[in-house]
Amino acid sequence: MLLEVKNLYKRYGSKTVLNDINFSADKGKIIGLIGENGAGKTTLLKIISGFARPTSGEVFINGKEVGVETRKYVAFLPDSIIFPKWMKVKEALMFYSDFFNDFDLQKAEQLIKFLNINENSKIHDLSRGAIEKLSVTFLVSRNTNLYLLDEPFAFIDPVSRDMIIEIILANVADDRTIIISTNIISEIEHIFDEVIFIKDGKIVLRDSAENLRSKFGVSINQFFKKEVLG
Ligand SMILES: Nc1ncnc2c1ncn2[C@@H]1O[C@H](COP(=O)(O)OP(=O)(O)OP(=O)(O)O)[C@@H](O)[C@H]1O
Repeated sequence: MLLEVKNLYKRYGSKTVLNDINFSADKGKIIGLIGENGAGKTTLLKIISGFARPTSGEVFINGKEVGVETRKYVAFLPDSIIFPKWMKVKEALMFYSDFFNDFDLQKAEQLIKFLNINENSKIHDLSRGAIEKLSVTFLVSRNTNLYLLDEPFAFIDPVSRDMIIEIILANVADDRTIIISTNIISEIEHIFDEVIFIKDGKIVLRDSAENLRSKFGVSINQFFKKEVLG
């Protein structure tokens, strides 16, 4: 099993943000992590990627407890801009290729050219959509096991959204696992193999996309709106 999350809790003071989360993920799956703002998606992805610590519980990636060592198995796209204000595209490329042994510089350069992004641009001067596409390019140019994307579509138009989905599907090998957190469901649900619905820090349902559609005869988006949000 690539990823195992066991009895995971995260509390901030008296507030329980993740409440007994349990799930595992196989290789080669695209998983939608679906929940409203504040449901706990970011916190869960940060813990899996090793950037936050749980209050209790365990996370294993490739059988190893999450920590500095497991970071090489995980590529994480946070929900905010990750590049410093002064950084140019070409400087980010150098940084990534120095920092990650698994970074495919040639692939990243080709994708950036394809996206018509100038390597001499300051990243913060680009449009929000271009920055998101660039961030996804950096993510998929890593050759690793688990790709975590936190709300990659939050600030962008539908055309950019489709392009981002294409970049992900075309560049992440089929035997890798992708978890995408989102509350924009309808335009992306067709790529999900499985979905995890999270509400108030709890998993309320986890199933294959196929099962959900055939059991309930509705789209994942409709199911979420009706059955989960109620
Ligand atoms: N450092 C922190 N201190 C206190 N509370 C926090 C902290 N980080 C997150 N929270 C709270 O934890 C809850 C879950 O937040 P989280 O960001 O994980 O949710 P989310 O599902 O990703 O939502 P969003 O889509 O808005 O990012 C929220 O109520 C948030 O206010």
